[in-house]
This record gives sequence, structure tokens and C-alpha cells, in this order.
Amino acid sequence: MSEQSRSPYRRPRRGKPNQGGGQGKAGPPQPRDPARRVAYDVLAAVEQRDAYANLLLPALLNERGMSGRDAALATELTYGTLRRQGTYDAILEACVDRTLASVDREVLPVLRLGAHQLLSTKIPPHAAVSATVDLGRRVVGHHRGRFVNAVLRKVSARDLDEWTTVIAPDRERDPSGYLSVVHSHPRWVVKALARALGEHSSTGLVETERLLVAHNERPRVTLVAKPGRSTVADLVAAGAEEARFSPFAAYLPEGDPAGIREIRQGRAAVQDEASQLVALALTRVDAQGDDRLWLDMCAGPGGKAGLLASLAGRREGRLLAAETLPARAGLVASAVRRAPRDAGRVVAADGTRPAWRPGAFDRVLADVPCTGLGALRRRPESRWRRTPQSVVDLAPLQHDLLTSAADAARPGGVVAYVTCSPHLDETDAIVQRVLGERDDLTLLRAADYLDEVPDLAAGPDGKYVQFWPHVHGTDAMFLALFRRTGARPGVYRV
Ligand SMILES: C[S@@+](CC[C@H](N)C(=O)[O-])C[C@H]1O[C@@H](n2cnc3c(N)ncnc32)[C@H](O)[C@@H]1O
Repeated sequence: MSEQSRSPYRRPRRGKPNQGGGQGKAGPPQPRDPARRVAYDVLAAVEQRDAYANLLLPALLNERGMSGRDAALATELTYGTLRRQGTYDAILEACVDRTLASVDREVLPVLRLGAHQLLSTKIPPHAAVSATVDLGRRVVGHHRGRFVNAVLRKVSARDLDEWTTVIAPDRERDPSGYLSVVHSHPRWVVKALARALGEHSSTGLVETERLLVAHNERPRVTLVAKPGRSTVADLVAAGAEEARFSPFAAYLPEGDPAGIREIRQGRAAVQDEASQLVALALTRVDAQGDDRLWLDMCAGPGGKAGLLASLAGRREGRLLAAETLPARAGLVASAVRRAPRDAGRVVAADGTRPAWRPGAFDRVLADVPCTGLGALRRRPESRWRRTPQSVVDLAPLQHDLLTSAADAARPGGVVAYVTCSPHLDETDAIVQRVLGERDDLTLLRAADYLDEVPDLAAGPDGKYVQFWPHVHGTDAMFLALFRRTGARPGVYRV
């Protein structure tokens, strides 16, 4: 992002720079530099009230009528800062005369935003410092603006490579500590990802580093053409490109998806390619008998349900989509609306206390709540929000939902367990625990149902599917497929 010819910063005509900011005779502050202001507002909301950047940023851009270059700059500043926050914090820690934890939570986002511009953009350093100090005065006041100025001047004394040599641990002695600082991931996440990739510190964590690098790149926007409602050709005609793997996917290289008619009409949607493919895999397994009734047990906000309802309708089947949160169930209802043959139904229900009879479904999807460590490209702040305890806390629900999904499938029916996290305690540990508890589930070789995609097989005997951002260009989605092999006592078909 270059601002060389178009710096949004305007110098005050006379006097010291801090005489600006709307506190003098000139009257109340005029809105200026809207891109940095939006970026700050999103970063502050993420820091102070656990907001989600991918929801708040588009809402603010829309509310403030921003588009074009300002919107692009705001987006780059927001996501760039969130992705690199760990690295910037380590640098800022070296530039303040106290701990970073003691810096006001309103000021911290200003410092991070300044560090990002100085260290990772082509914005000239003087413009980056001036504009950020100006922003700081407006949002946190004159006095703290001076603090921002002093810290950013220290940051600007080195470039990112020079700072790395100062702040990062020695790679040989502490590979995960080094990767954690250089690629801006919490150390526990680096270790968990290395474990999922089968790497050990002694090997230098080469593939883990490729994954971390991919997490910090801007993901491409992928669309899904809902079968029977639109086609990939429609999306290509609207400027998208045919995707590599999914027969329903197209990549949108630039532009706003909402500018595409099929998206506005709900006939297509934004959906990661791996999300499409795990849903597709479930539909490709021979159901060995009836194939009329499908269940999506954790359906909100409805991405996979939208695709499954379309596929079910084309086979003259039906999809029941369950979601425990009523507001999210409403989103699912929008996603399945007008599926072929009106195949989708939605219920607000807790999957662990089924509102349906056991053994009622031919195919069941359990896309369970997880840490989201597989979607860090799109939700960069998750890495700072989740903790090792999050993994522990989610495990009982993940176990119960997979158990309930297995109970919901008829003998001979198919079950898919999906997470948007590659963490082994959310994937392999849950699957193995449930397999160990019951004798009516057989683990299938999931990669056999996605043979158009290379390098998917993972886990014991390669039976799981694990997508990776650095290999497949998708989220790190996990899939285990099972066949239910026998009736349990008291279980019956509707
Ligand atoms: C990973 S998301 C599912 C994503 C969805 N399948 C899609 O493709 O858009 C998990 C969903 O499960 C819901 N959930 C959590 N606990 C649940 C439960 N006990 N029963 C049903 N849904 C639940 C969450 O509210 C969340 O919407």
C-alpha cells in the first residue's frame, strides 16, 4: 500500500503539529483521515470488547459511506495490524519504559497501528508517525498523543528485519519461540500446529513456518454457486475465476462480492473451498439404502447448510438444519431459502438434546464449535483470543455432539465430523475417544471421497482429511467420515 503521492495526513499550517486536532480556535474536529479512524475503531473494539473484525469492519465502512481507496487502506491497516500484532507488541515492549500490559487499552491500538505502517507498509515514516500521532490526539487526547509520538519515533529507528534480530529468540535454541515472535502467533499455537503437522522442534519446524506465513497472507475470496440456483459459469461471467478443486467454487480476485447479482439474490455465497468440499464429501459416500433425510446438526450461520440443502433437493431429499442459537438459526433459514424443491428446514435446537428420533437420518454432519485455529487468515484476532484452556473447554461439547450425530444416523448411514481447527485435541482425540466408546462406527478413508484434491490424507492410516492453507490455499478444515454399522439397543428408524 503506497501513500507516497496521496498522504491523508495534512500538516497544520503553523505552529507545532499538536496544535491541530480541533482543540484550538478552528472549532470542533473535522472528520479527516477516515481510513485510519476506521482501522482504529475496529482495533479498539477487538481489544476492548472482543469484537470480530470480519463483522465490524464492513459494517463501519458501510455506515461511514467509505469505498475505493479509503476502504482498501482501512482494510489493509486493520487486518495487517491484527495479523502482525504479536511481532509489533514485542517491538513496542522494547520501546516503552514500562510493560506493554500497563499501557492503556485505548492507546495500544494506536501504537500497533503506527508500528504496522512503519514496519510493513510503504507509507513514508514521517507520514506514518504524523498521521498516527494526529489520530492518537483525536482518540486518546493530547497528552497521550505525545506518548504515541515518542514511542513511534523509537519504533521508526529500525526496519522490521533489524527489529527481528533484536527481539526474536535464537532460532536454533528456541525454534517455536522464534517463529512465535517473527510470524506473530502465540507460542502455544505454534506448538499445536507443529504437532498437527507432525513436526518436532528438532527438525527446525520448516513446514510449520510455511503454515504461519500463509496465515499472515490475505486470503482470496472464494464463492460458492449453490447447485440448482446458480453456476460457476454465472460467477465467472461476473468476474470470478473457476476454482481449483470444488465444482461449485469460484475465486473473486477483486471487488466486492455484494456487487455480484447471484450473491445479492442468495443464489451464491461467500464460502471457503474446504468448507464446500467437506460437505460434498459427506454426500459422496454410498448411503447403502435410502437417501432421503439429511441432518446438519450445528448449522449456524448456514454456509454448509446452504450447499447441502441444494444438493439434497437435487436428489429429492431433505435437509434438517439445527442450530442452538435462535439468532443464528435465522441466518441458516436465509441460507437454505429457495433450495431446489424447498429441501431445507431449520430448527433452533441443541444437538446434544436431540429434537429428532435416533437413527432417523441417512447422512449427518457435525460441524462442531471449535477454536477456529484453522481460519486464522480470515479471523486473525482469534489467535490472541483463544487459549489452551479453550481447547480443553470445547472438548466435552465436541465429544457429545459427535456422539449425538452418530446416534442420529441410521444403521448404514453416514456421519461427518468437521472442525475448522487442525488442533489434534479437537480432531483426532475426539474421534478416537468416540470410536473407543462404541462399536457401531467404522472410520472411512475420507480422502477417497475427495480424490481431486492432493495431499489430504492425515491421521492414523491416513483416514482423516486435513486441509492446509499453505498446501491447498483453504482454511485448515478437518474431516472424519464414519459409517454407522449397527443398531444400538432402543434405536429405531422413523
Ligand atoms: C463451526 S459452527 C458451524 C458452521 C456451519 N456449519 C457453517 O458452515 O456455516 C458451529 C455452530 O454450532 C452451534 N452450536 C454450538 N453448540 C451447539 C449445540 N449444542 N447444538 C447445535 N448447535 C450448536 C454454534 O452456535 C455454531 O453456530
